[in-house]
Amino acid sequence: MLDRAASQHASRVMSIARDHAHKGERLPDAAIARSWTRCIDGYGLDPTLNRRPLVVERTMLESRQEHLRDLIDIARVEMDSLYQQIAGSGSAILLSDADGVILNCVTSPNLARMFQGAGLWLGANWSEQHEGTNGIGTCVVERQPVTVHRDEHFLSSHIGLACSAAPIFDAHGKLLAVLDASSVNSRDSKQSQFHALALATMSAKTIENCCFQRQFSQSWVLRFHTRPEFVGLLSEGLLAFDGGGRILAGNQSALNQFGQISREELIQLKVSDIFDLSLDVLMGRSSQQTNGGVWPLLDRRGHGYFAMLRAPDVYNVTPISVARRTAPSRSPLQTGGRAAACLDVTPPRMDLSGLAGGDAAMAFNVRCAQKVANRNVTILLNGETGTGKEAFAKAIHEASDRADKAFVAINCASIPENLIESELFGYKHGAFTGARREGMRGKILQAHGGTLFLDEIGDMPPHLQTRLLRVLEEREVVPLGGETPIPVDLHVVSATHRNLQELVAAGSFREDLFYRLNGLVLTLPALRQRQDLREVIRRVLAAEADGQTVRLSEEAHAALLGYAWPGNIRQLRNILRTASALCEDGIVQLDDLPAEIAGRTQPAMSVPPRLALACEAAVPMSLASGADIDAGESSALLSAEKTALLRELEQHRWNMTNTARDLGLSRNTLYRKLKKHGITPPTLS
Ligand SMILES: Nc1ncnc2c1ncn2[C@@H]1O[C@H](COP(=O)(O)OP(=O)(O)OP(=O)(O)O)[C@@H](O)[C@H]1O
Repeated sequence: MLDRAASQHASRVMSIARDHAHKGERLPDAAIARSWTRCIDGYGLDPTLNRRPLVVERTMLESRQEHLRDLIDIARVEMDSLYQQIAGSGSAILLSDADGVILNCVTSPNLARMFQGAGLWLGANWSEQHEGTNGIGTCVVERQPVTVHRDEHFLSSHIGLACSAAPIFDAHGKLLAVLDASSVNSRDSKQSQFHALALATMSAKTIENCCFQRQFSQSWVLRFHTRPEFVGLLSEGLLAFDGGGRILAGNQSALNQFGQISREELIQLKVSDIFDLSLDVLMGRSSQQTNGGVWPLLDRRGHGYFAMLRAPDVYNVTPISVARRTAPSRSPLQTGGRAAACLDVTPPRMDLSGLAGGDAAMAFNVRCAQKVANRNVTILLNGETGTGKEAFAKAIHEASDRADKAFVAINCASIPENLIESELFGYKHGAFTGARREGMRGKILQAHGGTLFLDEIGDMPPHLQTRLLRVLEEREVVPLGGETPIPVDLHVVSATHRNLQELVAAGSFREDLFYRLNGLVLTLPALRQRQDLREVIRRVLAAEADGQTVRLSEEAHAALLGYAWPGNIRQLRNILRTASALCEDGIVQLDDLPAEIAGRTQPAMSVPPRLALACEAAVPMSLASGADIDAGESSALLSAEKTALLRELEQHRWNMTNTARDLGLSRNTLYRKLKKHGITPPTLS
């Protein structure tokens, strides 16, 4: 039976919509009035309808998400930031497609059930035709930002909601998506929703501008405004054009600033038809801005603008220091920290969302990790060497409530078997010959309250697996030589590049420990599998260029994109660091890259330039790539590798970190190689 409030709402809606008045009351908001009329006359809806929104099938949802994958990736950061800004009001931030189907949602885990109950969840269709007047659906039809507050909803079943939604358009003015901030059972007034609406509108604009820049990353993009301080901000005009000066697209602000010109007319023009300067002169300006912000230019009507020009991506990698200089200064109020997200030259962010980059598999990993970061769930990270497992573990720690406590990492492959026990569990004074007088707190106790990262867990010796399992089960540790257990509170994240299940099957890894460690298993993609390789290259170069302006030649960029990256991000970092140091005039050419990447033919034992410079020795390729030598490889190759390893180790006085860094290997890989060649560090023999 319809409750009283619902039936009163229904009769009020009908009388206002039909007679445009109800007890002298009129709807102040014209968009809501239009929507109510559409609901009755257009869709034949009945305000007393009480039903949950239609939810599209999972495969349909996935295909809709796939269709807008780039936009969803770009929007993710903005949605997180919008959520942080209005989190206190118990809201969810939703992203729908142009049909009103929700494709992504950010809210607190505590509120998820409530939003799901209200139908504000993935796959739900909030089009006006189905759900009557509502934030998402009405925004889709009105193509402008709207707030639909409580009893402005058409259906009685939605009058607990307060929604503020803003449209996101593509570069050609087509509606792509709607960004919406919604709350359920909100007691706030409509006025207080204006704040949410303003923030949602700014976020939608930021996403729109970022999508524009991403879509035209291979073209020239002019960013301009009549006021210099607005270039680089949300209201800037964007104009994309090709190498011949033909205009490909302009955003709404560009159209507004040019006055009486339609989109269709705009894309018939060349950039020199609008601005009073030749294409050569304009393109020449793209390098000037790195030395001094925006520059003035006139259009053919004599109107003045200020502009920045972004060259096609392939040629243009600017370090963050330069990006900061070129972006006009702005107050925190103006940007709300959002313009930075729009610049595509930021060096890699090593927090969880930053690590996701624009890759779907990483984004999935990040979402899962965020959900369990504060639950007592052990996490096992799989992935090839150098894929960023330790960086990911650290980011999980920093995203958790344990962030202000220790993050302690121990590498089970790099510590000799006889030392792992004391390193991990610690020892009491006099526990064994050579023990320190004062004893030692092991890594487990050092991590108390924080996170213990067990790297290369597959290399943990069997008898220590049993002790570790006991610590994890009983949450207490007994140091060597001690008797009293000490309670310990840990979040355990472990990592391996090996297949633990195979090790279990082979009997070298305890099955019960395996199940204890794999509460959540995440596989970090190899660099060659990442969808955002282009972006990772750009950002890592920006970080490794050490404050210089460094660009990639077209050939060098293509070679980096085509390479298989066996050593993953670590290898990429090392190679770009070397290349940016070697390159002339700030442009990395093919010759600045190692032979195996540049595709230069080389003799079987030739040397990457960096290693050749370092030791003048014939270091096999596998050393630099981080790959292990196959069993079938020649003994000449093996012995060359051993000689090169020994020489490097001697040069670095057996400092493993420095040796690994200079060889471009991870410490794990270096230790594996030592093991394979039977090389034992002198101090440990
Ligand atoms: N998303 C990223 N962007 C830029 N650099 C990254 C990223 N992820 C990791 N790195 C860097 O790549 C290098 C390798 O990362 P990390 O040591 O975390 O890899 P790993 O998978 O733990 O390697 P291993 O298995 O060899 O221990 C580090 O220098 C790290 O800072």
